Amino acid sequence: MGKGRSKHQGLPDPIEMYHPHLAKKRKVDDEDEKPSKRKRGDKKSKAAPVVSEKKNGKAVKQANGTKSKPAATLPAKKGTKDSAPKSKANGKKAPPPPSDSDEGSDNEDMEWEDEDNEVPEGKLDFMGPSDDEDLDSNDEPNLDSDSENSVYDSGDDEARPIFSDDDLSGSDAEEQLTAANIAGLTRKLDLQIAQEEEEAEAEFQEQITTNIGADEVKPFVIGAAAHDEDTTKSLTSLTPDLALLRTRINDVVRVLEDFSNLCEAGRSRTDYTEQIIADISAYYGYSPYLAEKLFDLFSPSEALSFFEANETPRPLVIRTNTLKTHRRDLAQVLINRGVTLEPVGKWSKVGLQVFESQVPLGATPEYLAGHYILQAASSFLPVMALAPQENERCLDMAAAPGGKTTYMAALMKNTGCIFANDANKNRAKGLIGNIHRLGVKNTIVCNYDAREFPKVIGGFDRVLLDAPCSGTGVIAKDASVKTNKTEKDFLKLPHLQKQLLLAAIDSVDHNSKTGGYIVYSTCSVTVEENEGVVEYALKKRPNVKLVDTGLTFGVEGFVSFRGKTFNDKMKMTRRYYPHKYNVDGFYVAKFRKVGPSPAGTASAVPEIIEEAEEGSGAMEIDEEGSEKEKEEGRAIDWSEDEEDKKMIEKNLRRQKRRKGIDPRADPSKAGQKKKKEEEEAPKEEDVKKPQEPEPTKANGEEKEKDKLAKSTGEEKKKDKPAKTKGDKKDKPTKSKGFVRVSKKA
Ligand SMILES: C[S@@+](CC[C@H](N)C(=O)[O-])C[C@H]1O[C@@H](n2cnc3c(N)ncnc32)[C@H](O)[C@@H]1O
Repeated sequence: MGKGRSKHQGLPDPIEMYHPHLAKKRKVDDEDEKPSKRKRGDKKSKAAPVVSEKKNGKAVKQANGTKSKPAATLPAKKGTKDSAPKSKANGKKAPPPPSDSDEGSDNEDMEWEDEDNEVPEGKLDFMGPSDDEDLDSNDEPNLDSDSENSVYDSGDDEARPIFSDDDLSGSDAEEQLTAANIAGLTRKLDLQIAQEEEEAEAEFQEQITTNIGADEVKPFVIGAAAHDEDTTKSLTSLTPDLALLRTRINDVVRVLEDFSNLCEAGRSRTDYTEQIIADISAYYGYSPYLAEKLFDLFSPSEALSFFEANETPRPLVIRTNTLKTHRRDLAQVLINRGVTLEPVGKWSKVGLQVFESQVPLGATPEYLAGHYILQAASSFLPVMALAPQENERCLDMAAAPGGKTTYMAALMKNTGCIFANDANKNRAKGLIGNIHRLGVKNTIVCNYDAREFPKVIGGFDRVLLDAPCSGTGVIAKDASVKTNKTEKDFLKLPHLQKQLLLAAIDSVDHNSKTGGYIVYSTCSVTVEENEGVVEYALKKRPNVKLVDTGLTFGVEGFVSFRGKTFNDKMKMTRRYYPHKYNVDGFYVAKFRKVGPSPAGTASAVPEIIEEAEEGSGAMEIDEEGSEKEKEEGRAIDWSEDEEDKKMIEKNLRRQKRRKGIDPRADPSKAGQKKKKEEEEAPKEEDVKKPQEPEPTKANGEEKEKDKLAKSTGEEKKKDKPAKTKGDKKDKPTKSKGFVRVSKKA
């Protein structure tokens, strides 16, 4: 992975299709504040290292102390190149998402400041997250390998405070951090923008020659007319002319946006729409089915911005683990290691956007010590909406690899109790890894199909359902979604999501004094996985209502879509798009449970936990799970099963020995003996006695009277009215169970 620089987290400009020459340079600095910053920069420059310029790959000193780097082009994203050839990425910058988050009053200074800096040489090696990392985060380094860009060290080694406080509350110290870290990037950005403008101009000239760019002229949509046979051929061949394809896409967008004035006689809107969907599919490498589905979500020009944004990676973001450190401290340490970063935006107190790094971010001592986790910015949002409180009892229904669970634990300051569940055992192992690394101590990991959860345990104050989904919001990260999601997926996934959401609702205690909330999220932008699922839940569970997510940015959810009308409150849900906020596509809905679930749904009783513990299947994965994962496009590697089986068997033998049972005894004989004993035993109606468990493998396991039971027991006593076994309505159908218990804080 190469050295490079990522775009600022924020809103990229929409694609300038017709007047690229008019593209405005993004204002990185707030002009009003520049003078004061310059002043600070001047002051610092006395002590700052001499700035270098790269020449022939070597760093040379510049007389004025400013930095200048040769321009370079941004490489295309690996993985999308082959399947989806594309035009130059729109490299324009845009302002970050709006601020004033409910998260706090941080007032990060996102300004850039002139400062002389050393230009360190060396390769950037962003290691992708390891097994136990948050897979929600960018798998690949989110950095362009832009050789023009230099990496800025914090420069002077003066031990000055960088972020003022936990939340970097807009103090001078924070500004100094920004200055120390990123001042030189201003100039780099300027250079980059200048280069982009040049390219835009060149593109514009090119477009003029291909009949685009004049608003007042009706576009001649190439390949449409009979006399245009050659062009038609070149567009429909196996290797279409991409430039022509792009031109036609632009032309058709223009027509569709002003149809009555620009349409050609005899061509209907449907003709144009079919044309553009086919072209988008060919140009960006989507299946026609998905191209249409995504195109339908937006206006034609916005759809094009969306498809274009999916061709560039989102910024690399890390979340400070406030259980172990403060953001300002983390930032300082990383800056000293050669990482160029800045606060992700005012909406988060814990996120840091990484622009460049000289070190592998997945292997720094701070990473290994759990001071941060690689986590996509949009992944913060559902947890912020959930807003778990200290001492609450929360459930993360689909938790692996734990980016959100660990954030929840941090917000809860390691108090209360989180049940972190995932149906996929291998992913649950990653979750355990993250929980350990980040020092989370209030969490119990379990391995159920979450649809069973209300029958396992209920009465939660808050439940997060970050549902398995098609991933149409993270195509930039996983281009395979472009082709591997079929119509069937968009029927099966919503079905699963609906079942999971009902289970989430049924797991919540509507009488919770502090909560009673459910957050539903997906990293998909399709309506059937989002509003469609929420609508279903509202209909099936009139005991919940949609409430404000508390998130300060995001597009409103659809209240109607292609003839279907949804609940009015759907506008309280939030949609996130890569082209709008430069974050992964995401959806967040928040419910409040106001009454009990229908009889037979919320049946969990605390005692059932113990039964689950007794079960043999703590780490058991069944075929059903496997199928489910395949449906989600997440193939499961079962290679470790044998190892696990051996471990489980070993444990069982040990437990039997402890109970005085010979583990080598033939179970079939034991079974026969037992049967005989039973036959000889007096009948139940004759003698009333407590029923003994069958001598099955499951019940043969010794009860693990570990801290889990204590932990949950304490919780029960404290927060929930004691329930008796008789309250139990259903038993878990599978004996999957808890895979790890961590100490209660
Ligand atoms: C989007 S991922 C969750 C990401 C996680 N919340 C995080 O932030 O790290 C969805 C997860 O749902 C799990 N899953 C799929 N079907 C499930 C089910 N029926 N019950 C519980 N978990 C399930 C998958 O194994 C996957 O880990």
